[in-house]
Amino acid sequence: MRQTDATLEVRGLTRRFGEKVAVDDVSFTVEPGRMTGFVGANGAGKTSTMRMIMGVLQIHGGDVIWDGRPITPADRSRFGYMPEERGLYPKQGILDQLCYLGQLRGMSRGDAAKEATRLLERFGLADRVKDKLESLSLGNQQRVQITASLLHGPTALILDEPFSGLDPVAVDSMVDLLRDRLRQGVPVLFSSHQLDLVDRLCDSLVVLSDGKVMAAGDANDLRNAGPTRYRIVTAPDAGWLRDVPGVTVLDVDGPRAVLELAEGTREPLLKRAADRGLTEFAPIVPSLSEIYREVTR
Ligand SMILES: Nc1ncnc2c1ncn2[C@@H]1O[C@H](COP(=O)(O)OP(=O)(O)OP(=O)(O)O)[C@@H](O)[C@H]1O
Repeated sequence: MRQTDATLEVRGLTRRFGEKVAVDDVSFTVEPGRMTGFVGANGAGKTSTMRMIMGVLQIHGGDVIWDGRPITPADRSRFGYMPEERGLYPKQGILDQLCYLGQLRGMSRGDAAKEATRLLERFGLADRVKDKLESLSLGNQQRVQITASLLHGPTALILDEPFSGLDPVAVDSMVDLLRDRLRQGVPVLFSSHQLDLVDRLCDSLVVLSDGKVMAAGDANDLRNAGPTRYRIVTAPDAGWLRDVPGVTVLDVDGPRAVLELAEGTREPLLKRAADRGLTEFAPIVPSLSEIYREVTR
């Protein structure tokens, strides 16, 4: 059963630093139960956008809408936030500070301790609960940070670079924990520079460049939005395709080529290719990193 079914919407969000418009009329939606990847080059405006969603950076224009109405401090306090600057105390015991944070979020100390222990066990950190945060490796400190954002059963998750510095096993255990929340209907917005990971994980994507949204929406829709490209193999050489009307050859390498086709040229092309040693012809689904490169070019 879903606990929540609310949508997070950002409408025309704007933030300036002096003359610089760091976030420029940014709009997108984070749907319930969907992993939304937030990508963009250094300085594109991701952290500033997340900080405005969380109310820790003043908004200069636009709105944050939660469940169809302007977001309130009470709504935000039920969100889970993993800020860029992290924010746990290096010299304090892990369980102690997680309990303290849980209490700040309205949990009893007992419930916070139980939930923190359960989450830390899933990260393989059960035997470290009494240790100081600084005694853990950076990757394990990151696991504690994500535990802090999940502790109170958040209604939405805003995660700034949650996977940076994690090994593949740690990424998988973090994704498992996030999937638990997604199944409850929680919307998740996470920023990342690891485009292969974003490609694997996200249901929706928001691409930011220089403070502006360049593309946003369902990941599969974005993958299928551009012109269809085809991979073709005709031995020994695919160079003849350059002379076929309606065929745009984007790349050719010996028998292999990548093509775009004008309407109505597919069937005649395949007939001609059959006489020229055709062994493969298939549409190419672009990866999100290719889409990212295209839209930010
Ligand atoms: N407190 C600040 N004072 C002045 N400029 C700022 C401040 N915070 C951010 N900026 C500027 O706003 C722009 C957007 O920064 P932001 O940190 O939001 O980008 P980002 O996409 O999160 O980058 P990164 O991937 O490097 O974390 C940058 O040009 C940055 O220098």
